[in-house]
Amino acid sequence: MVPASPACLTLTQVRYAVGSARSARGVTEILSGVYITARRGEVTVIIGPNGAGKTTTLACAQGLIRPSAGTVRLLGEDPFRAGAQLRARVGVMLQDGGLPQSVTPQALLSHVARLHQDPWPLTELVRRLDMTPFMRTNIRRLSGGQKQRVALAAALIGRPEVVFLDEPSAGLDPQSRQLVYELIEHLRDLGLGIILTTHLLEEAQRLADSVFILKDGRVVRHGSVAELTTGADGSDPDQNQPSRRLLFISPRILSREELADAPLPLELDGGTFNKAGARWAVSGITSPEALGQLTSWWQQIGLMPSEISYEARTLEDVFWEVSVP
Ligand SMILES: Nc1ncnc2c1ncn2[C@@H]1O[C@H](COP(=O)(O)OP(=O)(O)OP(=O)(O)O)[C@@H](O)[C@H]1O
Repeated sequence: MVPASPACLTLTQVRYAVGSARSARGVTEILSGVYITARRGEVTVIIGPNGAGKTTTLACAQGLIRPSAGTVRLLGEDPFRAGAQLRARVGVMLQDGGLPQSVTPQALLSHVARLHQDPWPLTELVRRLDMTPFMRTNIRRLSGGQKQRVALAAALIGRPEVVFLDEPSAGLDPQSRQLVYELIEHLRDLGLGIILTTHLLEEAQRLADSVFILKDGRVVRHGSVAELTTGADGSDPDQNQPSRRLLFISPRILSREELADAPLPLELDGGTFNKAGARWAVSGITSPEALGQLTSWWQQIGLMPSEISYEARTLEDVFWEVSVP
């Protein structure tokens, strides 16, 4: 087994409450014992529905707010108490950028680079994020997607060891999104710890080494994408989800007469797939009995599928299972 790379961020039993017992509204607990481990050389993705507590979790992780209980360790230190030395090792890209408006990306990024001892060469970041066309335009005039790339470059230029990316591809067109994904993969290969929040589950599925799903201020699932989608994270594998379809390949065309004489007893999404070598998809296989009905049907019409499989579950399927009350 490959040994796990060292943790760069751990949250243990983190609670965060607002309000006061004496006020009319009382105390509201926003985080109720959140745990997260993020490692160097890995992309750790935090997902969850609106209001799940992602932003609050990141604020605790970055030391912007102090948890009511629990422990946070960022590069081995308590980020709430740590000083400028720790901040220099951490990059943060905020959702709305927080960029100054009346300077150019060239001026801003050169300035930020000068604040760091060993900055990333600006030309390389500009090339990787395809920013040349707008480096000398005032930030105020840039499109949302262009500002987003400037904010990402600003978070990275100091060569951080850990970087927090809050919805890094929000508002980007597919081409720019691809550039951002490639850059994130490059950062991972360089050994950075990347902590990313996103509402795009395809993005999470593509980039994540490890996923934490938050709901109502708690971690409801965590694991690699493979662990979560196969149930190997210890959750109910839910192999019989009605949404999972059984796929099979019929080596021959089934005639209209055959199908009329022996109709499939289940809902079969097959009409347009009735070609030799075509993939048929059957939904509704939720029990061994239903599977038996399908194999009996194959037997009845003398069909031996050349391939049988289940449609792979995605992170989106897992997300819906845990998000829907
Ligand atoms: N200071 C605060 N006072 C009261 N409620 C708060 C405070 N901060 C956050 N909340 C509430 O806590 C919950 C979690 O908020 P948070 O912003 O962490 O969620 P999120 O998962 O980032 O949501 P989104 O996906 O919408 O950005 C929300 O219901 C929010 O309204």
